[in-house]
Amino acid sequence: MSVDLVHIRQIMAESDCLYTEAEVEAAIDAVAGKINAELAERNPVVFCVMNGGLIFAGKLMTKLNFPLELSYLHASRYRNETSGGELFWKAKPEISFIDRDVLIIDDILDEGHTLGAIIDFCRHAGAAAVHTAVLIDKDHQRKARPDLKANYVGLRCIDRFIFGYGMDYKGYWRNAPGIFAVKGL
Ligand SMILES: O=P(O)(O)OC[C@H]1O[C@H](OP(=O)(O)OP(=O)(O)O)[C@H](O)[C@@H]1O
Ligand code: HPA
Repeated sequence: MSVDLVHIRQIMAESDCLYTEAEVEAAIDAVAGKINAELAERNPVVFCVMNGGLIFAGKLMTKLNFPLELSYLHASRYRNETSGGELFWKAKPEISFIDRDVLIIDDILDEGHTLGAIIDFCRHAGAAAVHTAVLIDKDHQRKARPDLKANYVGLRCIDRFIFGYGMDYKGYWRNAPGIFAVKGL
């Protein structure tokens, strides 16, 4: 599939900034403070959910001041689209976390299918406790499990398709320095 870079640039130019870089950084600081207060003695194994969780996880890591192990997993259901489909595991966790505390780090809790499936997987695979951190939680009534909340939430946003800080629009703009909403979506 060829990518129309003019369109991709236009998406950025016409977007609405929901959170500036400074606001996102402050939110990441606040999440780090809470995790430091609550998980420092838990010897957690931390999993970054690729690809979207990459920037949040990376920014968060150096702010955590206790010993931890870091790994990744890759589950995807949007596949560069703006609405989600079936969850597809591209890489399951390789590091053992049996009887361990697990901390899952992702960019966004949208409908929650992804986080729900990852939590189920970790529990079935023997984690002692599963903690979750998301940079942003989208506010709408379409949550797959309305009772599923992330333990640590940086920001909340309205029901629009957003990008930046790890979140993509058609595979692009994960690098955008802020959180932006696509015009019309
Ligand atoms: O709450 P949900 O509606 O399940 O959506 C959230 C998930 O969607 C995105 O991943 P995506 O499937 O786009 O994969 P990616 O991280 O590789 O972009 C995002 O990174 C979350 O993992
Ligand atoms: O709003 C979104 N933006 C980018 N990726 C996403 N994955 C789920 N929701 C979103």
